[in-house]
Amino acid sequence: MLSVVPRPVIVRAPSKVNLHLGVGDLREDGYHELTSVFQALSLGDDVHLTESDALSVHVRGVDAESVPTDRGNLVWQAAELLARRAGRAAGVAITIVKGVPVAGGMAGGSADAAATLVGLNELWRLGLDRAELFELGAELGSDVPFTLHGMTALGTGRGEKLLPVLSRNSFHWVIALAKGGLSTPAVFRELDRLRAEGNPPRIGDPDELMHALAAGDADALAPLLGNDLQAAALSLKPELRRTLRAGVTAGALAGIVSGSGPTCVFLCSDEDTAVEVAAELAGAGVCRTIRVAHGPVPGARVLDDISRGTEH
Ligand SMILES: C[C@@](CO)(OP(=O)(O)O)[C@H](O)COP(=O)(O)OP(=O)(O)OC[C@H]1O[C@@H](n2ccc(N)nc2=O)[C@H](O)[C@@H]1O
Ligand SMILES: Nc1ncnc2c1ncn2[C@@H]1O[C@H](COP(=O)(O)OP(=O)(O)O)[C@@H](O)[C@H]1O
Repeated sequence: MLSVVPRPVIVRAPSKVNLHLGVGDLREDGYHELTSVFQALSLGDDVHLTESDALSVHVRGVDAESVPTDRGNLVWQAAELLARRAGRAAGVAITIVKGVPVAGGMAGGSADAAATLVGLNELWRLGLDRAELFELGAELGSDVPFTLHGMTALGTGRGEKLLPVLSRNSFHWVIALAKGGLSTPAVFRELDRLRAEGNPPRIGDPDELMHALAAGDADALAPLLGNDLQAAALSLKPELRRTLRAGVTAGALAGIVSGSGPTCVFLCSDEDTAVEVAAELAGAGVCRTIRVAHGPVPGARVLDDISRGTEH
């Protein structure tokens, strides 16, 4: 008799960069009030979900060895949360193929959790709508709703309340992965410490930046990129200053630390320039690895047969 191998549902999950990250004061619940303009990037993870008797997690790809394969993994928590909600057992074998650097400020773990919610909603035929998935996502982490949403969006609250932002054209990015990661809570704590000591300048509101996005104008966007967490990331990893300088010297329009870092991202005027900047940065020895990506791209989405064959 022929045994049928169950076919996985495969979900593509994007990474993110915060084009604008304004950090307000520490709230009583331990979170900071944020104003974030997120953009989803083509550098992503793939999450494979297959029916199984038990819950299991395997990880391969970039930085796989530093990703937990137990309850510490956000995909495990996402599967348990969804199973509880659906009143069923959390039987699923999950394989994550990492493309997003781990602890790099690019929301890789959040993207995997978003992919798991989307994929299990399909695999288990739960029929939850987008709003229900967003609500579950926000329970898992501040960045999970955006990695479900994708494209370009304004996030407020702790980053989980989202409004779409109009963005014309594709923007081209060079991504410089740093050696080692930075812990998100540690970077927020460092910012609180810097603010208690003095008054590091705060970025203003993102109105002008949103105009540049609507116009699809990379030259106008470049000087408006801003991140209140950058000072804290640089304080914890001063060598990132060299990386930021090297990208601009190589021909990028601007460079910025992505979210809580330590990944640095560089906006370039077009795809060819991005490839040139990437090559030059690779030779400068200021980072671990370089990637080229574009954005905006959609949020976590199931790959159909055609895209399974053509995307990578
Ligand atoms: C900073 C940002 C910017 O997009 O992303 P990363 O750069 O880490 O990817 C996010 O706010 C990270 O979101 P996420 O990684 O989901 O964080 P969470 O799990 O919700 O929170 C981890 C910890 O970060 C701190 N935190 C997070 C969000 C927020 N608005 N204020 C905070 O102070 C808190 O100490 C919290 O306990
Ligand atoms: N699926 C996952 N992928 C990566 N890291 C994960 C995952 N699940 C849990 N983690 C843990 O979350 C931490 C932060 O991961 P990540 O989401 O990659 O970074 P960031 O919060 O900087 O965007 C990692 O150090 C890791 O221990």
